[in-house]
Amino acid sequence: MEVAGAPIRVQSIALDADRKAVAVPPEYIQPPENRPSNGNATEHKIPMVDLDKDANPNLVRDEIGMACRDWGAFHVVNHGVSIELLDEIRRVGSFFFEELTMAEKLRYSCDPNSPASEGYGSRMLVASDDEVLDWRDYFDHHTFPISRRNPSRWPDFPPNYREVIAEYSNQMKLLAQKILGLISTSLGLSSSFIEEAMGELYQNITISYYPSCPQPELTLGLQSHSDMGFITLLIQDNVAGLQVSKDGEWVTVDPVSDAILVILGDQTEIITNGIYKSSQHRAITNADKARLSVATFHDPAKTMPVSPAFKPPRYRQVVYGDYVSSWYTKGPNGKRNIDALLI
Ligand SMILES: O=C(O)CCC(=O)C(=O)O
Ligand SMILES: [Fe+2]
Repeated sequence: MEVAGAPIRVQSIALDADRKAVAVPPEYIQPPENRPSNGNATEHKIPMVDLDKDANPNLVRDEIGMACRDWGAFHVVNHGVSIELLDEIRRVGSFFFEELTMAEKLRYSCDPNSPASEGYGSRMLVASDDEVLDWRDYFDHHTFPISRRNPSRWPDFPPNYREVIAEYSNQMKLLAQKILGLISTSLGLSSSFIEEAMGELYQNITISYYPSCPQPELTLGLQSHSDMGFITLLIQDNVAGLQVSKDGEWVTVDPVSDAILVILGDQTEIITNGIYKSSQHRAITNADKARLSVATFHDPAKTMPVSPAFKPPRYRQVVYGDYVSSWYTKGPNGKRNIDALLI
């Protein structure tokens, strides 16, 4: 959460007045056990699923099932979303962070007193002032249900910014529904099972911007966490930085410009009774280049109870809003919030 009255953005501390890198302030320095050098694996590659195996839909379903079981995160290609739209949201996103002045950007500041409020911020995953800060700025957009969508809260420069967000949001919703259907059938459930359990779909789009960092070995762009909802669809630019945890090691997700990364969230872990686990992931920084990613989250309504679809249940039922509140109060610390629901 933001600290009231102090809208500090990482971008404004990353470079001094002469645009030279400054030393990392102490509040961004990770303790040794959380630093990026810990536990990197290079030999693993995240699965890639081609969704266009229409002639053999069973094969797609089985590949998705395997990727969910083994990784909790996987790339999809031939997903039906045009590369032009993926490139355009990356372009308007970098335009906001790189071309607007800080004063212009701060006009869109999120509410410092409310977690995950819409707008421009820096501390979404930081629960208290005692915690190490993420080397990240972001812009969060509320996009579904349509009643939450208010483009006047989004930047209007470049001129097509709002249009691109709305179109991207619609396309991601369709893709999320398709993938949730495949995840359901991969477990022998009806294709609408997870979508029905989710009820009204809530979607947020977070564009993250990680300024280059003078001491990447001491910092994290985004601390280790799993996402709270059902699934996240993520694209990144050509600067690597996202890592997913696989068998206790960190695997860097190579950027693939036309692929979309599917990340299973905690509600999918609950509903599948842990057959599929949410993916623990983090972002690292680098000294030379800023990095941009676009994460689209798909969540249930805050009033929705979520419980396992299989017996005996290994997780306690939780009302999604209670889960979110406790998550924001304690902070993610890897997967501690979902682990706390284990029976
Ligand atoms: O920047 C990334 O690649 C990761 C973003 C992410 O994990 C999140 O916003 O939850
Ligand atoms: Fe995430």
